[in-house]
Amino acid sequence: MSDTPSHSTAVAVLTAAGSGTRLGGRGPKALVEICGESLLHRATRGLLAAGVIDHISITAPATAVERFTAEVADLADPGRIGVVAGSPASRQASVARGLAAALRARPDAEIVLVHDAARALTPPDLVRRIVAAVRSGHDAVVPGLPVVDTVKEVAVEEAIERVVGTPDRERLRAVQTPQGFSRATLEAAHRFGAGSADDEARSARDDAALVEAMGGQVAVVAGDPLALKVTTPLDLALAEILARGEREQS
Ligand SMILES: Nc1ccn([C@@H]2O[C@H](COP(=O)(O)OP(=O)(O)OP(=O)(O)O)[C@@H](O)[C@H]2O)c(=O)n1
Ligand SMILES: C[C@](O)(CO)[C@H](O)COP(=O)(O)O
Repeated sequence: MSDTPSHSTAVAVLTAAGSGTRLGGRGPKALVEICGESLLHRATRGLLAAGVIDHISITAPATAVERFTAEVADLADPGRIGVVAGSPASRQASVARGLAAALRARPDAEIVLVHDAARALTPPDLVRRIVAAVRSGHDAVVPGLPVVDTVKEVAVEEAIERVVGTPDRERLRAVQTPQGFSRATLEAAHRFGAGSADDEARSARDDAALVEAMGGQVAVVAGDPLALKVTTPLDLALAEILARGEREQS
């Protein structure tokens, strides 16, 4: 636990450099639209709407930095949002680049959120909950939801998957973003894990895993089903329905 003052500057790294292979992979996934708005625009708008983020650093595919900059230009002054080239190697490597850019833009930052553009429908209230939890003294905070399926651990033996265990579902959480950190903790975690960032297979699945690996504590707060990650065509169809429902209500 650390003491992060209530007026402390908070920045966000918004990861958007992925290619969307599982979605079908025609161009950057962050530019795919739900209800006529790109995932990137929607996710950036959600972070800003929370009213607690001072600067957003977006990771884009290296060939799309200008395109991504134009995509979010209507949302805030140029100084409030920066776009940098992420890494094709792994999400972890992209976050490291986004983090460096965010801290160059706001050297006074004391809180850093890491968020997936693919979780475009994330309610602003969840963003506020994460920042509040870091402000209250937690060095690393993730949103989590109970797991509804029974999860099996498997091992591959002679090309056949065999079950080797059934973890107690009550003790499992499906973890989302935004994940929030004290600046010192996230910087230390990325330094600790830097050796595996360029190897997708060995890289960390999320930023909290880097904190865990260096022996840090990670707190879980209630997640939100609307923070679902658009990964497959089914997720995209669901996100479209949810966004349409929201538009009809407003
Ligand atoms: N090298 C990478 C890989 C992923 N991401 C970002 O990390 C988030 C989570 O990744 P995921 O949803 O898996 O996106 P993709 O990597 O695009 O999907 P896929 O694995 O299907 O290609 C996304 O917002 C994605 O843009 C990133 O910035 N850099
Ligand atoms: C960070 C994350 O969204 C937490 O659930 C997830 O680990 C990203 O995984 P992906 O395979 O890179 O989409």
